[in-house]
Amino acid sequence: MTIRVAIAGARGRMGSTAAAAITEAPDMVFAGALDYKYDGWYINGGTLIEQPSGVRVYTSIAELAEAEKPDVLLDLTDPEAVFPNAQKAIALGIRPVIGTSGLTLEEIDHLKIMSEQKGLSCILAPNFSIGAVLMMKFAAQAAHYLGDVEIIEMHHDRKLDAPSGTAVKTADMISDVRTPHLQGHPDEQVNAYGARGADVQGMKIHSVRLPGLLAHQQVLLGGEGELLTIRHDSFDRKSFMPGVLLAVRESVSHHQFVNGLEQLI
Ligand SMILES: NC(=O)C1=CN([C@@H]2O[C@H](COP(=O)(O)OP(=O)(O)OC[C@H]3O[C@@H](n4cnc5c(N)ncnc54)[C@H](OP(=O)(O)O)[C@@H]3O)[C@@H](O)[C@H]2O)C=CC1
Ligand SMILES: O=C(O)C1=N[C@H](C(=O)O)C[C@H](O)C1
Repeated sequence: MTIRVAIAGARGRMGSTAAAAITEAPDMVFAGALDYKYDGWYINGGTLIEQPSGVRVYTSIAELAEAEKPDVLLDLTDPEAVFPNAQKAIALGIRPVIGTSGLTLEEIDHLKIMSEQKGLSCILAPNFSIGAVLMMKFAAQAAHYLGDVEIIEMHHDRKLDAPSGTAVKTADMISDVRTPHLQGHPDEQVNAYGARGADVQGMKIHSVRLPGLLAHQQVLLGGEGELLTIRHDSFDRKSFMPGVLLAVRESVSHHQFVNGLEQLI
């Protein structure tokens, strides 16, 4: 079976890398681009053009669905666009594969209900890199023994959302295995706003944004007289592509909501 993949965000850094990977995959076709502008334009070899050659751009997912019959919508957009895109995709019978970060817990729950009512897969992958998924799994495994955890995530300075989807997912996976408890000094005094990072599931997440970075994370697990550091680095967006192709392939054989690539590897 050839899987027809539409991409929302195909002009972007991640979307254009994914478009190239899908175009090269023998069992997939890049079937259409969903955008909020450039309706009726085309994407050809990564370039946006007006001439009818390559993959057509649509601003309406209903029109895209009608004309291109995609099996999957790969979403690599932004925190504002991803939820409405996924809702509309499920309603139209198109399986969302979501890489975009920034969905709220309520939005995730809503998509889970929609996907399960429709019996249509919806895959949410906060990080497509296999190495990053292993880093999250190892961190959760280690937190069973070393329950005091802080996370430092570091990204390029064009990133819109903080904390990263990966850091939030890591905290979620750790909170599933550790006994909730207060970390740090109970009378801690914060003298500069944000100095202690964001509190997610009782763990601090510190977000660094700098040019030169791409996507990096350290999970620090402290114990009496010791520190375990688990670190992952993505130096190139190609690191995400095996996971993108895996999620697209898995999406057509699943019929439910999948939260995290770790469920699939
Ligand atoms: N799961 C994973 O492994 C990874 C996830 N990501 C996530 O992917 C997302 C995109 O990241 P990145 O590629 O760096 O960001 P970019 O800003 O480079 O790309 C996003 C693209 O989406 C476009 N866009 C915005 N709104 C819409 C919309 N409503 N419909 C269609 N397209 C839209 C933007 O257009 P314009 O610029 O004109 O606004 C832009 O071209 C982020 O949420 C990021 O966190 C990134 C890397 C890996
Ligand atoms: O914006 C990015 O670049 C990335 N976003 C994802 C996230 O928020 O975790 C995945 C990866 O870290 C790259």
